[in-house]
Amino acid sequence: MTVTPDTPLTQFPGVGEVRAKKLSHLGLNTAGDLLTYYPRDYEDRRQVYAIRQAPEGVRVCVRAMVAQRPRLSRIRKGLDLVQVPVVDQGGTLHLAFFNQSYVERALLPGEDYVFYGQVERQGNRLSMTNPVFERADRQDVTGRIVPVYPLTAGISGHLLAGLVRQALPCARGLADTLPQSIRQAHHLAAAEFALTAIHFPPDDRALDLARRRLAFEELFYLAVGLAFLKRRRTTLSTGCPIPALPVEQFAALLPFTPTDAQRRTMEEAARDMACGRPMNRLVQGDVGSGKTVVAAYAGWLAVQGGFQAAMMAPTEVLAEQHFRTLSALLSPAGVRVGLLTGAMTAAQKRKVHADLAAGDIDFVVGTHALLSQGVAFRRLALIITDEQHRFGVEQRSALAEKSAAGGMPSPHVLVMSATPIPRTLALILYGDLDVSVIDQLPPRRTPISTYVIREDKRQRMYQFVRRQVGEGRQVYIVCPAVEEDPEAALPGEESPALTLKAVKSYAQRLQREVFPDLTVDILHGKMRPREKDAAMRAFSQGKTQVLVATTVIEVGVDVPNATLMIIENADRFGLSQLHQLRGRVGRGEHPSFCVLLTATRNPDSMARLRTLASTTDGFQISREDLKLRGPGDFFGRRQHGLPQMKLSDLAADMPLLYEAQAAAEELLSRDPELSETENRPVLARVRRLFEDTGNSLN
Ligand SMILES: Nc1ncnc2c1ncn2[C@@H]1O[C@H](COP(=O)(O)OP(=O)(O)OP(=O)(O)O)[C@@H](O)[C@H]1O
Repeated sequence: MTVTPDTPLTQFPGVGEVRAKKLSHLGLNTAGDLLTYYPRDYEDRRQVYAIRQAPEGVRVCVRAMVAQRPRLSRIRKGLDLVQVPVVDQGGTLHLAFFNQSYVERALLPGEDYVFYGQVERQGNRLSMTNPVFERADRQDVTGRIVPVYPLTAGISGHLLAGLVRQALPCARGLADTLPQSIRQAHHLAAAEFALTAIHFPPDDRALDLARRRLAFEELFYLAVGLAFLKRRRTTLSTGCPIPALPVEQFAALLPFTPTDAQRRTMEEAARDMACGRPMNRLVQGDVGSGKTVVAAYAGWLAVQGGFQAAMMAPTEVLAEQHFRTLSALLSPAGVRVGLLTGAMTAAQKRKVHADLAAGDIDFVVGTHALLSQGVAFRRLALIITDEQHRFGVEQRSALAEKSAAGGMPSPHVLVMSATPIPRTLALILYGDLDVSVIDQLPPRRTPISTYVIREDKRQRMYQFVRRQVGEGRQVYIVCPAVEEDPEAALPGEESPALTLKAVKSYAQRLQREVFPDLTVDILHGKMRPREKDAAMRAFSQGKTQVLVATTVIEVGVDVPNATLMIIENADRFGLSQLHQLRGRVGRGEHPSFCVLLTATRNPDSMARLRTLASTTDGFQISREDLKLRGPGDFFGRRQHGLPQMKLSDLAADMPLLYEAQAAAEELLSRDPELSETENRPVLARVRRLFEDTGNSLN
């Protein structure tokens, strides 16, 4: 078979329809996909031991000869065992293979093999269970550094490595998309070498070279793409100066004293807005650090300066909450706060449109509805986006254009991010933004205690719910699904392990069978906006004691009296998402708790949940999350406008990132349109990279 990058995997020997489908779930459809399906780790199996020399209790390679014909026995139905002793000059090792009956024929007496597994000792007897093996004259899976790939059920690492090996020849003759000049200047290995060595590194040095080249490449294309976007964004660049008023004057409106971190961030924003250029600032703060106040201050400044401000929220629930908070805070100061969501009636919307156009609303909070056609502003000078990564850069600029349509210079932009992003990533993701970090929580918060529990503790958990409610507190229960699920079983009942708790049916049964005396309500994205608002309002006013919800409450929802967050099927959620959900409690003075329920036995999932239980530091959590999933998934693709990164650990590759950024800048200063022959492949690659991100570069 001649393999080209486009050869479909179905043409590979051993890949039938079923396997092809599973591979496709991993994003693997062609030989080319395999080349860039980088190992997530490596096992160093280079050292091959004699039996008596092999360290015990860790996985190692042992070379030995099969001493006799393997013996297959059936222990019970569904459980086979193959046993065979292997020997070398110094000793004997007893091998056992469970449910791998093929081994009986695969291991030939008198032949030498290398076995990779854990040597165990009982008295004088040495044994190894289920080792990986191959003939000693081969070196595919032993005696070398072996790649460890991210896998899925039905696709083994061994199979994947075999497929990659077959795909590798197509790396030969692949045109190198990195210009020669850049490769030379930055001492980067050639593409073919890098692609081969990243999968099957002959030694550590080759692996380092490969990784450096490929990570650089990713970061470089990313940097070039972002530079393109930035140029487009900054074509309109005079701002309108807004006089800075002292934070104290604003603080008088607040029911509390701002923290030092909030104050610093406010001052930074005020300085930006006063300076004549458009502000472009990211406010980062962990959950509950009090970002809303900063937004309120910036909005208040804009209005005091005679302008309008707009705040976009990712959900209606949140838009309404911000509307309530901002109205309460700013109306006494004469600021006219408005709300615009898709859920409002046509007549209501028309009224808001008219008020915005006439300048009768000073500060509008809304959802995507703010971007719709009928919306025009009189003097929009400030755009605040909450959770910017959910909007994408394009939408921010859509709003900016509305401001320009009113004859205004470029508006100031304040981006609030509740997802603590490692600095490196922030640097890329918000390439041209200045960053303020609110690195301090408001006083008198007690840390949230987090527990990972299984079904058997469910009844105790319900008792705990009762205790919290008894003390006057409120409880969230988050489920992954909305729909009625006839399978949904209550605790203790026979239930298929994977049954997802569905909001509606679960809430009904909780109300009926577990908490008949409490007020249980529901909140999910499929409810009508008015119902959602009513449910949220009832909860924030303390009328509901237990709120069963989907992740609509994930971001921003602020009810300080809620102290217990229960997350069903917690393994279904990403780490950062769990952190966000947990952040709905611990927002007041009372001790708060988060309970993660799971039925999973998957060690990776358990490790994630334990990470969460061990820290409440959002930055640390997002670093872990990033490591586990890559920034593409981290933000949900398409939403953040950033392509999937496969190799570079953005949290760790800081120096390389700077280098790649410098190279990108240098290249673009020489050839801004990337029109020179040598650079055209770069443009093509960058376009492809950004294709799926909602940030087309065409
Ligand atoms: N300086 C402060 N002192 C006391 N309470 C504060 C202070 N700043 C904010 N708060 C209160 O803390 C809670 C959290 O604030 P806010 O909703 O702004 O957090 P956030 O940063 O937006 O969090 P999230 O990212 O979770 O939405 C609110 O109830 C708010 O009133």
